[in-house]
Amino acid sequence: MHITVVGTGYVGLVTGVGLATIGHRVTCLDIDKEKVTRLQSGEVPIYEPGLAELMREKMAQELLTFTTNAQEAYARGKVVFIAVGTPSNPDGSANLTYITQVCAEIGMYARQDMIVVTKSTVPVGTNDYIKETIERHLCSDVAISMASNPEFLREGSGVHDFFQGDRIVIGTADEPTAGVLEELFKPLEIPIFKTDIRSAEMIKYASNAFLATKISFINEISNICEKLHANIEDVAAGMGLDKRIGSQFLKAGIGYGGSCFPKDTDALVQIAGNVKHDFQLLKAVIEVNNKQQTSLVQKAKQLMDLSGKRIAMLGLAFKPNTDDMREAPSLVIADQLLTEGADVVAYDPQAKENAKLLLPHIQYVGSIDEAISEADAVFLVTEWDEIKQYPLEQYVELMRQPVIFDGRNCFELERVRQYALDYYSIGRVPVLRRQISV
Ligand SMILES: NC(=O)C1=CN([C@@H]2O[C@H](COP(=O)(O)OP(=O)(O)OC[C@H]3O[C@@H](n4cnc5c(N)ncnc54)[C@H](O)[C@@H]3O)[C@@H](O)[C@H]2O)C=CC1
Ligand SMILES: O=C(O)[C@H]1O[C@H](OP(=O)(O)OP(=O)(O)OC[C@H]2O[C@@H](n3ccc(=O)[nH]c3=O)[C@H](O)[C@@H]2O)[C@H](O)[C@@H](O)[C@@H]1O
Repeated sequence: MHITVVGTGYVGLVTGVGLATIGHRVTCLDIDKEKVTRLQSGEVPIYEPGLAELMREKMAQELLTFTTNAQEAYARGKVVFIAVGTPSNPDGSANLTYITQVCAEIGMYARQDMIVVTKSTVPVGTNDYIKETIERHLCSDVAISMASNPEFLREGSGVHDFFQGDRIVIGTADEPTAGVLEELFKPLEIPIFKTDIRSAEMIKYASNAFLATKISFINEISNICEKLHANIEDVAAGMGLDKRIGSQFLKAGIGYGGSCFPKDTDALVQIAGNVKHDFQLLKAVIEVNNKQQTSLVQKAKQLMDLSGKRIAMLGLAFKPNTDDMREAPSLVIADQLLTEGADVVAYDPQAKENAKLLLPHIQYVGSIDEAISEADAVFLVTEWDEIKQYPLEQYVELMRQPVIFDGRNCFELERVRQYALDYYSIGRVPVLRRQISV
């Protein structure tokens, strides 16, 4: 089947490469000329494990092409997947500017009956708006059929999630359209859930909001554990053994970040508000998360004067295995540290270049060794494997004061106790140098 994917960001690119891998002919369209030039030369502009190899293979087999030419791309695709960004407006609602532009272009260039599939996360009811907008711009006598197909991939494991997803949701009012999409996804052998368009749109927001709720819930429990000297890792493990609760998304830390949870929870509060529903629970989830992002520096401030101190930040991306800095907790932490007058030195294996644009006032170095040398304290912000595997004795060796504030519970307390470190983590008792056991 010939497919056009609009937008070559995290979602569009993984989708395009994935669909080519299961045998479809895919044209990926983007308005960003520089991005498309890089893609055409086989370079992946984002860090997403496993994506580059697969992309080059599919390009070589002529199953995957990249273009900025909308006319050509829309003329080719019988099925068009929209995967452009839907960022937040200042009031938290979803900004549909890119979606609207795409609708106008589809209307202008569609030359055959077309199935338009919305993969971007859009407020409930938006697919009606998309159809109307496309039809208003149509220049040919063609029929547009709509489907919602929300995306559930996680950054950093996008390729895995494309091929091993838990479900594919297809929302459409039109049975033949559902049939075409079922056939299109069939080689993936992933369970398909069919529903109406509005329910599909809501499934996406409700899923992200529920996962965000789990995280804020466990973070609140971790704050109480700290006060009562319980261990959040054991509490989460013990809870997670109950199949009704499940063990995933119970990792306490410095709050969720990324391009989606913060944006989609804000948008769902707005969506509810538009129908006069006050989504109190979700508002609390957001508030807890905002507070949690500041909790590590608050803890440090109670223990030391940060002014003039050399503070190392290890990890900047909003989670490991991505270079994405959107809404990363590191942005809040770095700002707080700078406000306290600290001298901040940061290391991240992949996110440095993106971070520089958002955090121009901190120093960047190329290794953990360099970051922690002569530091008065270290903040562990993103649990990259490299950071988790870094030898603890090096902190003792290289730092001026071996004090660690671990926002991601990277180490077992038993292990930390073997070193002359002051170690403060989330929802667990601190380990202090005077308690050294060896
Ligand atoms: N990033 C993620 O992990 C996930 C994102 N989503 C949703 O998917 C959508 C896309 O997200 P990302 O891939 O992260 O966005 P992104 O910002 O990384 O990429 C969007 C791309 O669309 C392009 N674009 C904008 N207007 C265009 C137009 N008129 N024609 C062609 N291309 C155009 C941009 O140049 C950009 O390359 C959003 O709605 C997001 O909420 C859903 C699940 C996962
Ligand atoms: O809509 C989206 O964009 C995507 O949002 C999330 O994916 P992603 O943001 O890539 O990453 P997650 O692994 O979900 O992590 C999000 C944030 O929550 C934090 N987190 C996650 C899990 C956990 O137990 N604790 C926790 O603090 C992470 O550190 C990170 O900051 C969802 O997991 C995807 O299903 C969804 O498609």
